Amino acid sequence: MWNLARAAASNLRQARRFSAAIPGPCIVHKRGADILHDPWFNKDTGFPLTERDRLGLRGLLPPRVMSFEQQYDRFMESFRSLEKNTHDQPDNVVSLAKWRILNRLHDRNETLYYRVLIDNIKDFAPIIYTPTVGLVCQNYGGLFRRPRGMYFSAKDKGEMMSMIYNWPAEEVDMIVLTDGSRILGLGDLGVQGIGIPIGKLDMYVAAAGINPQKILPVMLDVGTNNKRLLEDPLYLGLRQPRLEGEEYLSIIDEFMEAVFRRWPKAIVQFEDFQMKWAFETLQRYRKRFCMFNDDIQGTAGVALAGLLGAVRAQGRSLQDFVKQKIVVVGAGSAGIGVLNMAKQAVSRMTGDNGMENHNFWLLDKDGLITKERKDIDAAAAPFARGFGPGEIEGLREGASLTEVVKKVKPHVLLGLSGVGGIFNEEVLKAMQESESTRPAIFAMSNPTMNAECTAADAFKHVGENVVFASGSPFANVHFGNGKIGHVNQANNMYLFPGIGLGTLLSGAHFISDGMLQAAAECLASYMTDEEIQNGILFPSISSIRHITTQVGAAVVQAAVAEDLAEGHGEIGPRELMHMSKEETVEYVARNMWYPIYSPLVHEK
Ligand SMILES: NC(=O)c1ccc[n+]([C@@H]2O[C@H](COP(=O)([O-])OP(=O)(O)OC[C@H]3O[C@@H](n4cnc5c(N)ncnc54)[C@H](O)[C@@H]3O)[C@@H](O)[C@H]2O)c1
Ligand SMILES: O=C(O)C[C@H](O)C(=O)O
Ligand SMILES: [Mg+2]
Repeated sequence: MWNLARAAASNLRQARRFSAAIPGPCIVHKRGADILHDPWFNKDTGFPLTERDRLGLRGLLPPRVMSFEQQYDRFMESFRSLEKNTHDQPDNVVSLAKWRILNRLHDRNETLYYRVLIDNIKDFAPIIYTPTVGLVCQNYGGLFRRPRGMYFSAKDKGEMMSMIYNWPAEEVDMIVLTDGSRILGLGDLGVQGIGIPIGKLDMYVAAAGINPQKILPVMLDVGTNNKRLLEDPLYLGLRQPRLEGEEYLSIIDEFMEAVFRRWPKAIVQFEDFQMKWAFETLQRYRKRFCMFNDDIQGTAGVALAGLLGAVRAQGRSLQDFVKQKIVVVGAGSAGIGVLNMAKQAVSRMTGDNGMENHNFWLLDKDGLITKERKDIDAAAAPFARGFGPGEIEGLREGASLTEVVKKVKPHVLLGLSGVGGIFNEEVLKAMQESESTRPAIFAMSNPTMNAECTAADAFKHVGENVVFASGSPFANVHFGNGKIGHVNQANNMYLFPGIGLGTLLSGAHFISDGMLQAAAECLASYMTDEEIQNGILFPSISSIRHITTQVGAAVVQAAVAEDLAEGHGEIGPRELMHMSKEETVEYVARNMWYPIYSPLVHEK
């Protein structure tokens, strides 16, 4: 009975989805075959006869007009039969085959592509985003068919201001930029890293409803230090070592100037830059341009939300966060970003700005970072442990992860090292001595192979009461006693779309700490106590549009509160200021693009 009711409700939802709002017209400056070859406008067999006449399409398509729903079902059927036909093939082969079928649709018909992506985000995010996107980047030379986004190379110096006008769209809202130097945990992939901006922007469309005609993935190719790629005859990037120092910065400077000259209201997300440039560029541009670094700032907010969730999971009050012992493995852009934000949260809770980091331990490839570390990185220095009173005895410079976990007995073990399996059996078993009633393991490195441990190992070696989150998706773990261990995906995808959307709709010219904090707090408070008690710290990816709407609204409100909001489109700063929380959420939701075929109107 219950199932019948659920099926009926689902059918109704299905019917509504396809007959939703009546779309406004869309101006197109081309006709005939040019439209069929443009994925922004193409509807394939979905062009109604009247439109075929108006746009010079009659005879260029088979006569039968298919509805959007029929096209959708047809695609899903091919996808499901691909799944069936490849079930005995190796995982990588299947993943790439799935990516190819989605990519072909992306290249042909964006409206249909984004609709299937939005409706099936749980199944498709692992293909267009982590982990498969990593595999795609690694195999980019062989997979490349058509370009997507823009490529600026070191050879384009002096030309970027004119090159930027080669992009066909008049308006661009969101740009994701990489130099390919640290792609997920896969290292320097040079020009092949373009897959990351493409995947991130797909998430912008799917989660934040950014119009796909207003997104721009960008690769800044300044060379690569990856020897294998430099020797690969199929490598598509510059065959030279990476530019360094001022030469490198002058290329990024020129790109940023060009972008903001053409699109002064755009937002640029820096993605997967190696640590030194991630921090340097963030500092260099964040007050000058509307930009943020997702690996530093987006990740930090998501991790903080997870850390606060881990406190609630123990049945403790949020204020107890200040007492949580946290071991962070990986002192790169992500690990340091997380600690900086966690430290700010502790300062806010205690009102003590100059506090020492009594409860954070940071390790990198050389082990525990202490004040004895030679040539310590400036960003890591504030988190180096001392040896005075209050310190745990016997923890020397460079202590191993197992030693640190055994001595500290942390509440949380958080990995952003890029090293797969580093939370091995010994380390995880040491976590059984954690002072927490619900020890938390966050294996946040991507893609799956680089996760610090698997979900199954975390539950097996630490215990069934563990709270687990990973950067790439894992399936829930069945304990065999009817109980399951919930797996969370602690990925910056829960924040960057809302940070970008909220910033855009606020019209802020830069992204303040307050806006980022509001985003993190919104995510942290999204889950109910019951969910948290069950070890569910993050929403299901199926509700990513909903959470992104809330995060976007929180960012708009923070921009308004700080007097940074200058408005967007017809909505001015005064109107934003007078919006209630609910009205702001409604404003954000109203501005999210949703894929439906619009009537095309030709204009010369
Ligand atoms: N889940 C997410 O949302 C998310 C967000 C950002 C980054 N990440 C992942 O985090 C990882 C690191 O990203 P990053 O930008 O900080 O990279 P990074 O290169 O800046 O830093 C990596 C750090 O790991 C340390 N490290 C290397 N080997 C180690 C070892 N054996 N033991 C301990 N530490 C070791 C390095 O010394 C360095 O400090 C990547 O795999 C990336 O995919 C995940
Ligand atoms: O890309 C992701 O999945 C998250 C993050 O930005 C990363 O670099 O790993
Ligand atoms: Mg990243």
